[in-house]
Amino acid sequence: MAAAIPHGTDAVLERVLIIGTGLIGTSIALALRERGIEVLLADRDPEAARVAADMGAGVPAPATPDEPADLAVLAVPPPAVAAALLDAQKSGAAQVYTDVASVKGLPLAQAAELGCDLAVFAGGHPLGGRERSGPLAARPGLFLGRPWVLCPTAESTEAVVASAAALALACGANPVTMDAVEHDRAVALISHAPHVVASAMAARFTAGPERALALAGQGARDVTRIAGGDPRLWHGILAANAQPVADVIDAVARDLAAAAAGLRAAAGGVAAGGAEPGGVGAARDTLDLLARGAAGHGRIPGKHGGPATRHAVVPVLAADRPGELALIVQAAGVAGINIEDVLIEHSQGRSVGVVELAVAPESARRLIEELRARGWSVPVAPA
Ligand SMILES: NC(=O)c1ccc[n+]([C@@H]2O[C@H](COP(=O)([O-])OP(=O)(O)OC[C@H]3O[C@@H](n4cnc5c(N)ncnc54)[C@H](O)[C@@H]3O)[C@@H](O)[C@H]2O)c1
Ligand SMILES: O=C(O)C(=O)C[C@]1(C(=O)O)C=C[C@@H](O)C=C1
Repeated sequence: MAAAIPHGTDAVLERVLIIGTGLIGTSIALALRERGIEVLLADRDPEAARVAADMGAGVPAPATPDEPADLAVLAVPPPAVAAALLDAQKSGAAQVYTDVASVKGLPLAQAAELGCDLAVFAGGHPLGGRERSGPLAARPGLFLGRPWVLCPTAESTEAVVASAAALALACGANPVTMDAVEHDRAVALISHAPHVVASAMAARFTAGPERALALAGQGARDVTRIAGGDPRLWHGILAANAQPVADVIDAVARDLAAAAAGLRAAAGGVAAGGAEPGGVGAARDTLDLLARGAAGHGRIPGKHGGPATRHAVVPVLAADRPGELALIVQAAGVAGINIEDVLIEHSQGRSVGVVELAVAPESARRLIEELRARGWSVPVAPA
């Protein structure tokens, strides 16, 4: 069972060592620096550590630590975690150790096998990230409001867990504890299998005609965004969580095969000039998958991890000129309406785009009226 950790911990973080200054390590470092915490940076690639330091994420760690940091964060790929932990512990780098790997069970088993001191280790996994790698992609706000799973070992002391929780809180995330098995099954469902599905779809684009790809809109982009991630990093993640991911992919594959069969039958019916393309069964199977998809999507919690919310989306035709977006947002502000999300759809070769404002459903009508009163075209009928 996952357990929320109450806000605030007694742990004090004054000096944190980041080992692995890529996307996640540097994002954590930047968040810690914003809180005035001293950050030391280490990476097996000196250039990555230098770039992170140049970005203001901290200072390069000395080759041999003068005194142990309060906490060392292993922000390296999953297959590298155990060896990096052993090395850091051998050099007395820190009092407490945590990691951020996307899979928890295998790195922990490997660390135990290597003889790491697991009493001073509590694994972690921030559920925030991007499809880009390296320090230049880092953002201090990457983990704001996101869950950060802590997987203490059987030996981790309370003080060690409190330090790992303090790190999550310092990054603006919400720490929750889970055991490694539950965590790995959960992320197989909500992160690892979705990555494979996105890659399978995006792989279709390699053979697609350029004229077709030129038409790609937000749907294609949304479904395949994460497929842009580093294949080597993701291969390591998937290999370390192989069985749970394979189970989810199998279930997805069954749904896809049934959908293809249903659509093929429907196509056959149309070709034969049938009044009811493909028969009732095929149509019902496809509709059932779409309905289950909509229901599953509706179960994803809304922002700040609260219950799933459905926002109303208000589209505004916006001219492509400086300050336009600011004026639209200002109009919402004047009407006292909180904007939950903004999406900008550029229309190729035209000087207008569509700005989609996601707002609470009860605010939509007022926002539409406010925007129309100020001269914008809002192409929806107020609900
Ligand atoms: N990318 C994401 O969205 C995301 C989100 C949450 C957690 N994670 C996890 O965070 C970890 C880092 O991922 P990332 O996206 O920052 O990758 P990244 O490629 O941006 O950075 C990894 C860094 O680790 C360094 N490194 C590798 N082996 C090392 C070693 N033995 N010692 C020191 N440095 C070493 C690399 O040189 C690189 O700079 C992974 O375990 C990943 O599973 C990733
Ligand atoms: O948003 C993204 O780009 C991510 O891939 C982030 C994401 C995820 O699947 O949610 C990816 C891997 C991590 O282990 C945690 C977060």
